[in-house]
Formats: sequence, structure tokens, C-alpha cells
Amino acid sequence: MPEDYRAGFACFVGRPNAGKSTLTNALVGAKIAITSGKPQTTRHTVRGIVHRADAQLVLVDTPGLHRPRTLLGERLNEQVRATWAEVDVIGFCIPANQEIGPGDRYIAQQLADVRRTPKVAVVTKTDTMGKQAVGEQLLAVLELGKEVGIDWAEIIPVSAVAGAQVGLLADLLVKQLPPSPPLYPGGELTDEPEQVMVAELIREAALEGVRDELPHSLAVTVEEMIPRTDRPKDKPLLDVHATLYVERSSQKSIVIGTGGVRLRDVGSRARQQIEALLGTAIFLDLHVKVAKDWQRDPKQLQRLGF
Ligand SMILES: Nc1nc2c(ncn2[C@@H]2O[C@H](COP(=O)(O)OP(=O)(O)OP(=O)(O)O)[C@@H](O)[C@H]2O)c(=O)[nH]1
Repeated sequence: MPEDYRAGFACFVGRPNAGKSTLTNALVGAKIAITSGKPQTTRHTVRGIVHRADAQLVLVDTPGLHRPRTLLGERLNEQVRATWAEVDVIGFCIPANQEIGPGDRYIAQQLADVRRTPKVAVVTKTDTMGKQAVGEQLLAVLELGKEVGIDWAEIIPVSAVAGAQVGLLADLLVKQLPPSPPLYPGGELTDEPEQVMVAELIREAALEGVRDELPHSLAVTVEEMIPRTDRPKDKPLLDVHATLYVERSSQKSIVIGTGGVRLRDVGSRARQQIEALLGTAIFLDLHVKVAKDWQRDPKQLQRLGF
């Protein structure tokens, strides 16, 4: 562990649809497993952990903040504020493609009361707007800070979908964390990275020759990798079950090909690659499913490892 290792908690706030979930997924990344361990130092739900050589950034969920109409509403808001006071840094998400409105202003006013926690303003979805509009939004956010009394630690434009500046955002959040050993043991990582690599090999094989027809519409999940039990020790076999998700049934036909010929071909090419990667014989079982608009559905994206 490097001497200047940092670790701590961050949360994203912002009005509904501001892009918080998508950003969390982009930061955590498909290749980094979420630990199965229980939170040790927070009672909040851990959404994902960014493991880096120099830091561990734990992203936690906070309930949404609403203008209180009842006592219960007030109490809930108190809880949200208590969380904000506990984390090491707050990312305030404002979409680039919508004008700052009363919803954003209300959250900003509440945030301003949480004096100690540094706040990073994140202008999200920059891929939806031109440079100039993004620039204007950055200025508007700066103004909003002045208006409510927040001195932003940073202001940064990002696009989780295009993957733009996501790494830089991680750097800026990490900068706000205290020096600390990791909060979650690295040993608790699941074997997800291996599964992610296997999924990637299948995806590559499935895209070969049809990249133009299915540019981004193909996602692969590996459901299971289990050693076959009835095999002799010197001849192990691993059963790999994977699903290829496309967005439309027309794409399903492309992947499968006439009479399933193409899918068999994809399977055999992927199998060779995976066997080379894992150093063991495998049986590869591929299924193709249509997940309508998976690219636009955060819940599906999460399930698909994005
Ligand atoms: N073009 C584009 N769309 C994005 C980006 N980030 C998020 N979106 C879309 O914006 C919508 C809302 O994103 P979410 O991540 O669910 O927003 P959220 O803030 O978590 O929303 P709540 O869970 O309702 O609070 C989704 O349809 C996303 O696909 C981005 O960087 N670019």
C-alpha cells in the first residue's frame, strides 16, 4: 500500500434523472468487482467501490431530498443531511441538458448548510450538448454556488455515457478523501474480473463481421462458471453459461444467423479464446435474449455490468 493511500466515502446528490446512477456505474466500472462484504463503517448502502492502487473510494446511497410537507418529510431530510455530514465528499450532479431549476436550487440550499463536507459540482451528460452550452452550464453552476453560499471544491463536466472525464472525476473525489488504509479488504473481491474478461471475449467474437450492424447494441453477461463434477482430475471441464443481450429481435437474428450457424461459429471462436485465457477446457453455453433499450435503462445497465 503506498504511503499516501486514501480511502473514504462519497455520495452523489441531485434531482431525479440527473445521472447519478449512471455515473456511479461508470466510476465503479465493469472490471471492478463490488465487494460482497458488509459495510464496516457506514450504515448506508454501498453502491459500488472504486479500487485503485492509490485509493479506495466507496460510493454510498442517500435517499432523495424532498421539500418537506410533513413532519416525517422533515425527519427524512434530517437523515439525508446527517449522511452528507458523514461522507468525505459530496458530488452534486446537474445535467448539462436542462436549465438549473427550483429542484436543483433547493438541494443546493440544503447542501450549503452542510459546512464541513467538501462539495464537487458535476455537470453530467455533456455528450448531449455542444461545448458552448456546457460552458454556460458550468458558469451557471458557479453562480448557483455563489447564490446559496457553496464554495465548490471543484466544478467538472463529465459524460458517463461517453466515458468522458470519468477518470478525472475519480481523481478529484479521491483528492478529498483522508489518508486511510482501505475500508474494505481487497480479498473480498469476487471472481468477477475473470467473468468480465470471459464476457468480453464472447462479445468480441459475436461482433466480428457485424460491428456495423450492432455497434453498441450488444452486451454479454456470464451467469455461471462451474467446474463439471464428474470429470477426472487431469481432465477438468468448466461449464460457462453466458447470455448475449441485443436491443431488437432483428439484431437477435443477426447474432444467431440462419439456422444458428453464426452463433455456433461465435461460440467456437470464443471458446478457443477463453480456453487460452483460463488454461482449461470449457463447455460454452450461449443464449441470445432481447433486452429492449437496455442502453437507456439504468437498472438493466447495472444488471449487465455497466
Ligand atoms: N446522454 C447521456 N445520458 C445520460 C448520461 N448519464 C445518464 N444519462 C441518462 O439519463 C437518465 C437518468 O440517469 P440516471 O443515472 O438514472 O439518473 P439518476 O440521477 O440516478 O436518477 P434517479 O435514480 O431518478 O435519481 C437515464 O436515461 C440515463 O441513461 C450521460 O452521460 N449522457
